[in-house]
Amino acid sequence: MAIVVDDSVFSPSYVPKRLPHREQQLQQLDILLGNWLRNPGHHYPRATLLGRPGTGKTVTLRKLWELYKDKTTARFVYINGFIYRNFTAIIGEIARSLNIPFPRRGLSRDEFLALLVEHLRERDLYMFLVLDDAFNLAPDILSTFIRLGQEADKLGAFRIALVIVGHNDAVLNNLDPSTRGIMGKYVIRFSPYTKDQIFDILLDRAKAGLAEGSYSEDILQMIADITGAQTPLDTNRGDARLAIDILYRSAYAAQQNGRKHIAPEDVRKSSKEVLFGISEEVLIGLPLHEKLFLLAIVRSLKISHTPYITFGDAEESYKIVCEEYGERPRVHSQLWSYLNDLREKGIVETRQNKRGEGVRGRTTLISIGTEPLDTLEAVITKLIKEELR
Ligand SMILES: Nc1ncnc2c1ncn2[C@@H]1O[C@H](COP(=O)(O)OP(=O)(O)OP(=O)(O)O)[C@@H](O)[C@H]1O
Repeated sequence: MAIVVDDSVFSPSYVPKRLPHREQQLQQLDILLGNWLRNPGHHYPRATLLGRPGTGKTVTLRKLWELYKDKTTARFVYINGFIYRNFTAIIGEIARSLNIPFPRRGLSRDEFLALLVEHLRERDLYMFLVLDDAFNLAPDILSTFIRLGQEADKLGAFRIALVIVGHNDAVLNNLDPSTRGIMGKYVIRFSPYTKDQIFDILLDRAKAGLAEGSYSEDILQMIADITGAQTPLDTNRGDARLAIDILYRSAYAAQQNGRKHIAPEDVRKSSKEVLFGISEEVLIGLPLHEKLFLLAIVRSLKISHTPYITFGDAEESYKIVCEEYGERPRVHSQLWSYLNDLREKGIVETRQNKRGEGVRGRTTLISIGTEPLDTLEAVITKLIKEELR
């Protein structure tokens, strides 16, 4: 039986039914653009969406369009700045999207613009223009399209609504001050997704695209732990695209192996394909007993076949590992500081067990999500043996 029951749910163009944790941004966009979309022509709406990759900027825009596409006379024109970088390519793509005949070359910039203006006016067209990944565009090109929207006299109406999408403020700061002034204060920010937010996004995706029972919430949690930000200010993580990609790869890996369920090891292998795994250099630098504790965690995870083990499991396993290597175990509090260090170095992930199933109080759960356990065990064992030789 297939685990992936609907591939389209994992494609970049998929727009999910709801966008958890982006309700506010969607509403802000609606406030800025909704009136114009319902009844275009009376003013020039514009917005800038800022946030690091995978924070939902594009999908929120697509959602807004989905809400309005049957209620508006405007057309959606989406320009990806990675693909269309120079002026001629962009204006050519706009013309193609609007289905208007246009020469490919041979005109000056001003002539091209005049021709576009003429078509918009003559054909009574309105366009909702999105310049995605706009930091790829030279500031003068960006300025040209920002200013175009103001030309109500030439256009015969305010025929353009403009959204610029970038990763940070540089996309606006690089503009000359007067053009920046046109974009004004209409900035909508997309912060990196936290672990819990990524979990919610993954759960929706899994329900829509994977067979029931093929994944556990712990598996989704495990992926959320390695991709989600610790706090909304943690800009190294928080990319929903990466999380969804790891889920998709894990599902396929399990399916190709003829299994019905995604296993923790599928996640580790898949995440290693897209992240970098754990480098040996980082492991070499760990004190001997931190290495022994890590080996204990690895072994405990291997035996359990579950995404998480408890701190207690790791401690028990550590005692056995110490015995094996003839070392005297370090005390409980020292193990906590090892665990903190391993977490700060990104080698393990930890979370609190809030469910308290059969456990009194809060238990710390430990997982390893970015490196297959066999390779990790082999490297640590080798390092420990070298150190004790
Ligand atoms: N809140 C959300 N709910 C459901 N899916 C989401 C959400 N946010 C992002 N996604 C999904 O994550 C992926 C990346 O999102 P999106 O393309 O919108 O990111 P982006 O911010 O535009 O990134 P980039 O700057 O790289 O273009 C998409 O598959 C999108 O559907």
